[in-house]
Amino acid sequence: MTQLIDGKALASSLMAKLKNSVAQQQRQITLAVVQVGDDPASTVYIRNKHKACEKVGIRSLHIHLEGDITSGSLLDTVHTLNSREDVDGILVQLPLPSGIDEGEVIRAIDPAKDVDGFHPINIGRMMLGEDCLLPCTPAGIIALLKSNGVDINGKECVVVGRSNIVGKPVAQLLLQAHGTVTQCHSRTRNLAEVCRRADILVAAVGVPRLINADFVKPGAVVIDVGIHRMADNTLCGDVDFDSVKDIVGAITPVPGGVGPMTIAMLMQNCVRAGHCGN
Ligand SMILES: Nc1nc(=O)c2c([nH]1)NC[C@@H]1CN(c3ccc(C(=O)N[C@@H](CCC(=O)O)C(=O)O)cc3)C=[N+]21
Repeated sequence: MTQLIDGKALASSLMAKLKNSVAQQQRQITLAVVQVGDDPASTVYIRNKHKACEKVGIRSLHIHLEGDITSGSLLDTVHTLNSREDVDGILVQLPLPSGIDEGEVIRAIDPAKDVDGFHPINIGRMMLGEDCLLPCTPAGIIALLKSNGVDINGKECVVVGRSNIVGKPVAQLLLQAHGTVTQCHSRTRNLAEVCRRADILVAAVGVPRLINADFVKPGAVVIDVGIHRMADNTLCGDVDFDSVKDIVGAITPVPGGVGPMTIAMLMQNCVRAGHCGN
């Protein structure tokens, strides 16, 4: 029987624990979410982040800027949030409108308040295996594997995708957990064949249902990071769930898999940034 890896359930239980630890603290923890423009997907994700803050007892600020703002005034906004003692975490929702240099904006965030774990300082610390704010989706994937009893040590791990926010860092965390890691991308030859080696397959490609029965080994653990809204308004992932479900040993659903864990890890990073008391 294929095991369904329930991200929603794990996220809820982690958030219940965080709620307790927040309740024991004297100081209010505050997350500032900066949105630029009106991308509808961003609006949905940001709403989910605010709801999560409410559940955990974190105060959330929504700083909504016009889509045609200059990068100078966005940087000013970030600098102001850096200097505010009542703000513990800063998240600038991506993607930013074209014309704004995302890297420059991320580098402007105080690394101690970088609850996305995207600042080069935090990425560098992660690479070195140091204690730091970890990127939320990769950290959520590792937490899902561990809590579902999936041992990473010595396993063949194949990551499809090499983005800075998921592919690269999740490969790094799997390596630190002693996996044998292969990173695939759009130039990889014989992608299906490489994927079939995987004991643990992480799909973070951004192509709806790319990963089908040809890409999985019987019994493999499949983590689907993709999230695509289809024409009929349903959500699907990078994995063709129905095609692989009777072959694999365990799989995350979309929705209800990696997405809720990303948000739970964001809450954990906020609590952590708050404790460190900038
Ligand atoms: N600075 C920044 N940080 C991010 O963490 C960030 C970002 N920018 N830009 C966009 C991506 C995407 N992302 C998601 C978070 C939660 C769900 C999520 O909760 N998904 C639900 C379904 C949500 C729905 O119904 O649409 C699920 O999979 O069950 C999805 C996607 C965070 N991102």
